[in-house]
Amino acid sequence: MAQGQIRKALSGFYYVYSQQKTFQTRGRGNFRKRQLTPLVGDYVEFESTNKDEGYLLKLLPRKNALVRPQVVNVDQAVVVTSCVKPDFSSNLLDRFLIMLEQKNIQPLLYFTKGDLLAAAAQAKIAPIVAYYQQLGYQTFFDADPFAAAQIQQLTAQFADKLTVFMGQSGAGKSTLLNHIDPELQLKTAAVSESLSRGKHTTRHVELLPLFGGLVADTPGFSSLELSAFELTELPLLFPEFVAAAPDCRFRACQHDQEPGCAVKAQVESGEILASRYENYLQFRTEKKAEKPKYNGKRGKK
Ligand SMILES: Nc1nc2c(ncn2[C@@H]2O[C@H](COP(=O)(O)OP(=O)(O)OP(=O)(O)O)[C@@H](O)[C@H]2O)c(=O)[nH]1
Ligand SMILES: [Zn+2]
Repeated sequence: MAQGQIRKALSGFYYVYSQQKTFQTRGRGNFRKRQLTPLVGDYVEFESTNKDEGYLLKLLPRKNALVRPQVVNVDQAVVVTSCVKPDFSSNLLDRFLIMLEQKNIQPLLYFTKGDLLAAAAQAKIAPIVAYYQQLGYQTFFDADPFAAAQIQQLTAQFADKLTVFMGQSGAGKSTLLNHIDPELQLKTAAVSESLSRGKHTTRHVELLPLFGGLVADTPGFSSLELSAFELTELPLLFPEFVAAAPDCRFRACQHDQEPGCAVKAQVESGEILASRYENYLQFRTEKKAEKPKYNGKRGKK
């Protein structure tokens, strides 16, 4: 029996990388019976007599799982955010960040289309970027978004980690990945507009060894529903709220209507970015409006 990691799944085969080799394996029937789907990124136990015929025996516990791209055991995510076209959205960015915080995935913030920004717009976004940087998120914000130096700074972060790319449609994920590895030749919007089939033809995620780490070759929008956690967990997904919370009057302060709230005080003083707090309140409202999960009993109408 050997251990390895699934780097690709295709047509019922799982390609397991183990000791510098790739083994083509299948799931034993017991995976299907137990409704366990092995996913790219899974650490597995398997047996094989040669590289083309092997069987998965067991999935080892997962650290986390993403839906799009469908990859598990992710260490970090490059959140590709455009400054314009589509316009910068702090709400969308914060949504990505709390989803990643919740899954224990380190976000790296990569801002695109800085080259299309007028000076006034650039001056507006720069302090926002600086704010996220000061929170502890590494940011990439260059007037030349794909300058070699910045790409190098990014790829220097890949060693020993599993990295995925995510962001809004049109943000520039494929463009960025193509700069990182020109061999990927991912179709970008400008190219796909001329193709009748569009760019969203099926691609299978594959983990590529790049810059000493693994990179998922298919970027995704990922699922940004807030249902994966409890309402009371939401304030814990904002690092600056966590830092301020010990000074709130109430230990379980939700930083909403409570008196003596240190988070609100810091929003008023400008220490906490107003948009972060507005987005927090909006996510809170959204979470409260979620239908309670089905618990086996029918609630009274
Ligand atoms: N000027 C400029 N154009 C960019 C930049 N980044 C991406 N683009 C262009 O924006 C368009 C969309 O880029 P893509 O890389 O296809 O975006 P994507 O995030 O992969 O989009 P989806 O596949 O729809 O999710 C393309 O025409 C790119 O050439 C940038 O930093 N500056
Ligand atoms: Zn508070």
